[in-house]
Amino acid sequence: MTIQAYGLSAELSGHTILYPTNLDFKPGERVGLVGASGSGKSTLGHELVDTLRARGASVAHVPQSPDEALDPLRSMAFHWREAEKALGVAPDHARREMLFKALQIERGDLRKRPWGWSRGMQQRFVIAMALIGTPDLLVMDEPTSALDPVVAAGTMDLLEDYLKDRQTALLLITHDLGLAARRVSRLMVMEAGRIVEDAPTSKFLSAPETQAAKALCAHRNWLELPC
Ligand SMILES: Nc1ncnc2c1ncn2[C@@H]1O[C@H](COP(=O)(O)OP(=O)(O)OP(=O)(O)O)[C@@H](O)[C@H]1O
Repeated sequence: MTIQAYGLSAELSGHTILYPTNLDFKPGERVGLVGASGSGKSTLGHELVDTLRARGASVAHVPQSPDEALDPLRSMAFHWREAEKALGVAPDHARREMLFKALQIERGDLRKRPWGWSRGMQQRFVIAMALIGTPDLLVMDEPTSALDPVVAAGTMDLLEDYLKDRQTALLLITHDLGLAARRVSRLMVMEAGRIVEDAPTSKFLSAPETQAAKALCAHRNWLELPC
């Protein structure tokens, strides 16, 4: 079933930072949200997650840094248990093993606190936690920007493989057009609190229409990066 959200908007200190916006995602669709820093991408992501969750939809969010999701004082096992509790699902060893295998984190020591894991492995763990409830939509906000390009590319490859035959839609929020272009089939660009272009990736790259999209596409060298 298509996921739809209407009239998403946000104000900050009396200023509109997100103008009323409608979004839709087909099951399994991979969508990128790109735009300059401060254009409102994260705000839109948060509004989307909050609105859909308030309606009881199954939506998971992966933040930019694992620090935002992991408490340095708690073990990795604690985080996993809490995620299961929050989702209201019973502990399931087989499900955990399956997700750890998919994201290649099966050798991680769950008794350790986050700082006992590398940043790359922490972020893969956060992504695995987000997938526990098999969400209808996964919103990832700059999910690999804290990682080096090789680890970032590996993480996105593993996620892509995992999602391949699943119905979970993906919204990938990034300022990196190169990253988005390799991972999604549809691209939206934001400018000053509005989505100003929404097109299939190939069309977006070959014939951008708006100034914001043209400016992003002008940096073709971004497409050479590995992630
Ligand atoms: N806590 C805050 N205090 C002041 N201004 C804020 C705050 N959060 C967001 N803004 C402003 O709201 C607008 C949208 O911010 P938002 O973080 O959604 O943009 P973004 O496109 O995700 O940027 P980035 O790529 O840098 O994360 C910006 O003008 C930003 O300065």
